[in-house]
Order: sequence, then structure tokens, then C-alpha cells
Amino acid sequence: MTNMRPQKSKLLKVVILGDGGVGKSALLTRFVSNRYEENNFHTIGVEFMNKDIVVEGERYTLQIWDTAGQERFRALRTPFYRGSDICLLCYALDDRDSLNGLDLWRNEFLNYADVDPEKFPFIVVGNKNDIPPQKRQVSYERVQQWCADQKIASHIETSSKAATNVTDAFILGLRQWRHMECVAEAELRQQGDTIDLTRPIRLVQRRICCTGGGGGGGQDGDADNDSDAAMRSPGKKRNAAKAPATNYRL
Ligand SMILES: Nc1nc2c(ncn2[C@@H]2O[C@H](COP(=O)(O)OP(=O)(O)OP(=O)(O)O)[C@@H](O)[C@H]2O)c(=O)[nH]1
Repeated sequence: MTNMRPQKSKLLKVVILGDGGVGKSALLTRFVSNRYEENNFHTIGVEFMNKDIVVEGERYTLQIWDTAGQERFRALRTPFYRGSDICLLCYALDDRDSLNGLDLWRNEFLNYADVDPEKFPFIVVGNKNDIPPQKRQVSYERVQQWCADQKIASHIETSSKAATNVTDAFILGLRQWRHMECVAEAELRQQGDTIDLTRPIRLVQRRICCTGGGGGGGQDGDADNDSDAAMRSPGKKRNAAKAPATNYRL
């Protein structure tokens, strides 16, 4: 029989950063509501919207935070960086200063979000790619170089106005996040002292108790209790004589 229970969706926090006017709010509105407004007000502080999305069969709810790009709102936006899973660093293709500003945005984010710069999924988004070629101030190659210098793997050009690549930019972020998760999991496994709770741990423990004889049900009960206690408090160390210190990962 197939499992008919709806799959739970994973909540991920995404922040969009970049200079005022590069089109962060337009990007968010296009992605969430598929709308575009020519005359947007500047964002004051932060705003967020949720969007459900399925990628490679997995359901996600993206909680997307649109931040104010103007310097005077710095103190209002930075408290919201903590807990982020993905960061979109935005510039506008008709504004070379907005590309130069990405260093500052990345540093501001790293200062307040407290994440590992080498392992965090940054996506560089060049918005307004609907502009005529003569208005373009930033070449694709130049941004690729900046990304390579910063060890950022993902760069995409979008247009909120023409609805080009907007969903792809968020999916790119999600894919990068999934990749980083796989790398982190593989590292944990390599550490060797992690028990994978998808494997039948309890059954193995029971069998060991039985072959040890003596006490039967009592010891069996102990083994269960130990295992339950460890699952309830993953960080709690257990008695080394009974079992090796173990990390549990759900
Ligand atoms: N040509 C073009 N113009 C765009 C695009 N996206 C946004 N704009 C224009 O850029 C202006 C600023 O866009 P916003 O989305 O408000 O910019 P923002 O980055 O959120 O600005 P702050 O809220 O000040 O940080 C909009 O009013 C649009 O006129 C786009 O894809 N193409």
C-alpha cells in the first residue's frame, strides 16, 4: 500500500540583499505573485512573504525576506540576517556601483548572520536584464570573476519586468542549499561516531542484551530506556562503560 500522508514541507529562510533600487522587491513580487509594478516605494526595514515550491520531489516553504537597500535603514535590517539558509546578493545590470557594493553586502551579511562563509549558499543575481545593450554597465564575465574570487558558485541574470529567470534564481538557491546539506551530512558521516536513526538501532541493542544473558527483561528495558533518553536529549553523554559516547542525528 502506498503512503498517502502528505509530505511535510521544509521551511527555509531566504534573504535578498543589494543596493536600493536594484529590484529586490520587484524580484520578490514577481516570484510570489507573478506581478510587476513599475513604481515601487523604497522598502523600509524588512518585509517577508512565503512561497511553497517543490524541487526534485521535495516540498519547501521559502520564507523570503526583502530588505531595505538604503544605508539609512541598516540598523533595521541586520537583526533579520540570523537564521538564514540562503542569501541572494543582487545588483542591477545598468548600475556598476551596485556590483561594486556586493562586497559590502556580503560582509554585512556574514557579520550579522554568523554563518560559515565557505559553506553558505550565496546566489549572485543580476537584475534588469531586459535593458537595451547600450545601457548595460556590468558584463557577465566581470561578475563571474567576482564570484570566482569570492568562491561563490551560482550567478544568474534575471528580469522581474520581463519575468525572466526569476523562479530559476530561487531554485538555484535551493539547489545550492541542498548541495551544501549533502556535503555537511557526508562530513558528519565521515566523523564516524554518528548513528543514522533511519537504521534499526533498537533491534540491534536488544540482541546484544539477550546474548549477554542475566537479567533478561530488566536489561532489555534499560537498553530501551537508554536509547529513548539519548534520543530525547541528543547532546547528553552516556556512561562510557555501557556504550560509547554517541551523537544522534534525526
Ligand atoms: N527595467 C527593469 N526595471 C526594474 C526591474 N526590476 C525593478 N525595476 C525598476 O527598479 C525600481 C526599483 O525596484 P525595487 O524593487 O523597488 O528595488 P529595491 O531593490 O527593492 O529597492 P529598495 O527597496 O530601496 O532597497 C522599480 O520601481 C522598477 O522601476 C527589472 O527587472 N527591469
